[in-house]
This record gives sequence, structure tokens and C-alpha cells, in this order.
Amino acid sequence: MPDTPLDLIRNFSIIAHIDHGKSTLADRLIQNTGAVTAREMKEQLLDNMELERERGITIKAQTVRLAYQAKDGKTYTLNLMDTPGHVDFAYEVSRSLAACEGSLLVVDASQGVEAQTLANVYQALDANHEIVPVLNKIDLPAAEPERVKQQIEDVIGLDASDAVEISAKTGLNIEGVLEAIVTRLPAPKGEPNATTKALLVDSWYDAYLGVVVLVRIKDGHLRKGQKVRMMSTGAVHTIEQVGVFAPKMIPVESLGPGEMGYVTAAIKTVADTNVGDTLTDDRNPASEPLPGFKPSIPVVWCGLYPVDADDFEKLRESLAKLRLNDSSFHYEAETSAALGFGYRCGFLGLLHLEIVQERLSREFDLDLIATAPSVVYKITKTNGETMDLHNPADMPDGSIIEEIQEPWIKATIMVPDDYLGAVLTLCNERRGQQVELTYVGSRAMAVYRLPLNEVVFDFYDRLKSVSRGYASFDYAMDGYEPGDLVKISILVNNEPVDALSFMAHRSQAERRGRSICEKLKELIPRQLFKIPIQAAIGGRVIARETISALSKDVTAKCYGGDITRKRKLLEKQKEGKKRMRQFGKVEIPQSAFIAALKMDA
Ligand SMILES: Nc1nc2c(ncn2[C@@H]2O[C@H](COP(=O)(O)OP(=O)(O)OP(=O)(O)O)[C@@H](O)[C@H]2O)c(=O)[nH]1
Repeated sequence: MPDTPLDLIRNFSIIAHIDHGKSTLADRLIQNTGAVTAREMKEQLLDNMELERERGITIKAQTVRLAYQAKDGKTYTLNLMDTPGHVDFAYEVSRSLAACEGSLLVVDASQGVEAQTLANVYQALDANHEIVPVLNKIDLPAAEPERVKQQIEDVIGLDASDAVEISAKTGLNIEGVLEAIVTRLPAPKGEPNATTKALLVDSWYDAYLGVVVLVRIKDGHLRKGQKVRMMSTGAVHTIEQVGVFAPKMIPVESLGPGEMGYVTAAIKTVADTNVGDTLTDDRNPASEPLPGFKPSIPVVWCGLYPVDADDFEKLRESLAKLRLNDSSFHYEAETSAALGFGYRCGFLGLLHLEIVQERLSREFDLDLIATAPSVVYKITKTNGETMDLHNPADMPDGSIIEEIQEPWIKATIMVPDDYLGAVLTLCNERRGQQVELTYVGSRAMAVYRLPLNEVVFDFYDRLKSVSRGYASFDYAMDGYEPGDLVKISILVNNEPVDALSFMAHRSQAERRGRSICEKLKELIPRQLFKIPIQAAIGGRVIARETISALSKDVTAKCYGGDITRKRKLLEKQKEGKKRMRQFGKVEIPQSAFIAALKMDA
């Protein structure tokens, strides 16, 4: 099979703020090029995980190959790379962008530029992309294409005079988008006769094919039967199948320069494939790999424990299965005095954490207790040793700590003027440092540096509530800095409950400690004895509440003889017990953990 000529290939991605219509446009492009008939068309084809569809967010990068007959009479091969829109997946965005030459920038014409639009555009510019602005939702009465064009020019500095105006929903001017892809985005470059270099963009586990590797060929070819070498590890595999996504997987004989497709090669686990790696020919290897990617590093950690200790094995298996398809998810076994056997898990951010937790409970039917999310602190001890602290329970004694550093982020928040005051107050409460405050029309754009620790608990929720849902938020990691940080332990009936311990800045310690004690007081049922609840830094108690004693005979309610009712009641109580955890003499309901850990201090 001859290679597709380079000048007839366009590799592009769609970047957009969440909900601006990226998936709807992708579906239209697929439909209009006939890759899928309308009847076959499952809504939002690219978001193929059930959860993604339900939550309306895109997680894994996917690609689809389209054939488009352009007005110039030629038939082009268009490779559309889907990219996740959320900031937690910035890393997946960057590797997807590296596989393309151009981007469609989709902006909702009734909303305008949002925080994520900016973050994504900067990434696309970093990847040297040609960018075509597309104004979507012009069918809406509230659409203001002229205003939004001006905004794109003012805020992003892109020429938006010939932005393509469309409605992805009604299908208006999808042709205009296809023509813009062909005429305004550059063709890929590559050498068919050079030694093979292919970029490993993504990999996942397929029940029938095993590990499937998504590649973008830069130079040379990948063919069935070829021995390929992964340049980062030196591992050699024989290619079993090469193919394209159209959008179903279709085997082809070979993939040439500029093309995107997949290979399978009897690779055992996704962990053997490093995203960003270069595949080369084993007999005629390239001397230099393609410029690599930064590895994805988990920034938020929490402990996950089965509510029912018997589920531990199931949790282990479920995590292993999750990891098969999500190499940015990390986990290691840990034990907690209070919660028993579980795992410490690392995530790219809060949304990633939420998605994993939800998948575990939904797909694997697991009831879990999650400890408070923690960022990774860097600790220098007095003897000069350094350590990364993932779990507040592992914090060394204060007397041997020289310095603790915490991660900071640079956040961009866009919000209508009316809510700016409340947003600034929130940022200041969270130890934020203002970097910039500018206006984009009637919207303010505030750039703040914030400690990540202040964001992981409930920052999004608070931001949404103080701005009535109008603020948009994005962030990037911004280095480590020393801080006056302390570990706060929670003691219930004088027993430390390690799962509830957390790190905080000293200035916030008392307020947070008090808030969690107050919450626990509400949440832990009264028992036959008095229960002190305390928050402490080292041996010093900084907050205290007491649950008063109660004498209560639950069966007393069932007067006299009705033994069946009595038994029913006792059984019901036993049921309830399963959801309780024993701490010394005290039983804490699981709901108390969940609520306490969701603290809004
Ligand atoms: N009126 C109107 N609604 C649209 C248009 N395009 C998309 N929508 C709607 O906007 C919402 C968001 O569209 P999606 O395509 O899911 O947005 P997205 O950018 O892919 O969102 P994520 O996948 O979450 O990043 C959906 O309810 C669409 O039906 C349009 O042109 N006009």
C-alpha cells in the first residue's frame, strides 16, 4: 500500500473550554465525512467511557481518521485527535498536541473566552500549532460572534477576523470547518526513507487485542512483522497488527510518515509502554529519540480503604484493573491503625481523584473510605536527609524537621465583575498572592499564586458558590516553597485516628482543627460514655469538643412481647454496624468520615 502523500494529510486537535461544544463538533465532523452513518452514530462517539458520557467530560485521548473530499477536488486524510479539556489532564493534552500540527479553537459565541480556553491555547502555541478559531453555538440568541472575535484578539492575541462561525448542534457551516482544516492548517512533514521514528501518544488495554499503542509516525514506517524498539527502555517487540481508527479499528499494511494509527505487539501491560517514548526499527534504529514528554506526576494523594475489610482483595484487583488503562494513576499498599489495610493512591488532580473513586464504586461495586486528600510535601530533616511526604500519618517528629516545602500553583480565574470581590476574598483566605488583575470586557481575569494544599479540599466548590457558578478556573503547578506547616492529629476518646490527620498552615491550624472537631461531634452518635474529641499539633491540644454520654436501650421502644419486631430492630442495628468503624471503645459511622473529610474549613 503506498503512503498517503504528506500534502493530503492534516493532523489536528480541538481545544475548548468545557461545554463549549468540542464533542458535538467532533461528532459532526465524523458524520459529515461519512465515517459513520447517522444511524450508527452514537452520540458523542469519542467519549466512549460510560462515565465520561454521563459526566460530560472527556478523559482519554482518542483519535479518528476521516476522509474528506475538499472543494479543490482532492481527498484528504484528516486525523482528529481528541483531547481532554480538564486541567487535571493537562499532560494528556500536551502529548496529544505534540502529535498534531494544528488546532481548532472552539469558543462558545454566547460565553466567550474562559480560563481553560486560555490554558489550552497556550499549550497549543507551545506545540507550535497553527490555530483556527471556531465560534460555536451561533444559533443561540445570546451569541455575540463579533464581541467574542474581539475578545479572542484582545486576550489571546490571535487574528480572529476569519474565525469560522458555526452551530455544531444544528450542523450549520461544518463544511466551513472542514475547508479551514484543509486550507489553513499545515500538512505534516516527514521522511519516508529515513529510519523509523514514531511517537507513542497513548496506550490502553483492550480485552481482545491486549495492549494497543496509539502512534504518530514522524519518519519511516511501521509494518506488521517489523521488530520495533522502545527507545526509553530498549524493549523489543514484534508488531502483530497495524491499523487506523475509522473510527472502528481497521488493520492496514503499514503506516507512513505523518500518519496516526495503532500497533499491537504482544505487549503485556500498559506499564511497559511509556507515553512520549519513541518507537524505532530494531535493525536500523534511530540515534536520537523524538523530543520527549515530561512524565505525569501525581500531585494529590489519598488513602482508599474498603469499608468492609473482606473487600480488600477486591480493591486490590480493581486498582490493578484501573491502572491497566490509566498509567497516570498510582497506588501502593498501606496500613492504617484505624482503617486497616488499604492503598495510598496518587492522582493528577482532584477531578482525577473523583473519577477514580467513582469508577471504583460504580464499576467495581466497592464501598470505600477515602482519607483527606493531601499534596506532596518535601521535607528536609535536621540531618540533611530529604523525603517526599505523601501521607500526613508518615510525618516525622517535629524535632527532626529542618524545613517543609509545599507545592504552589498559578491559578487563572475569570469571573463577572459582580462576583470579583467575593472571589478575591476567597483567594486571600487561602493564602493567595495576587499576580495580575485585568479585565476582558465585563469579566475580570485574576491570576493568583496559591498553595495547592489550600485548593485540594474544596476550592472549586467554594469558587462556584461565591460566584454563583460563573467563575471559571484553571491552574498550572508553580514550584515548591518553604512554609510554616504542621500536622494536625485528631483524637477520638484519646485515640489518634490517623485517617483524619491532615497537614495545614499554622495560621489555619486552629480554625480547621476546631471545625473538624465540631463536625465530628455532630456526626458521631452519642454512646454510653463521654467522648472527648480533640485536635492536636504534636502533644498540644488546639481544639476540643465533648460528646456527652447517653443511656439508650433501642429495644425499649418495642413495648413488651412483640418478639419479631424486636428481632427486626436488632437486625437493622446490626446492618448499621457494618458501616461503622471501631476506634478503641468508640464506633464511628462511615458517613462521619466522609463528611468530616469533606471539611470546608
Ligand atoms: N445551542 C447550541 N448548543 C450546542 C452547540 N454545540 C454544542 N451544544 C451543546 O453544548 C453542550 C456541551 O457540548 P459538548 O460538545 O458536550 O461540549 P464539550 O466541549 O465537548 O464538553 P467536554 O467534553 O465536557 O469538554 C451540549 O449540551 C451540547 O448539546 C451549538 O452549536 N448550539
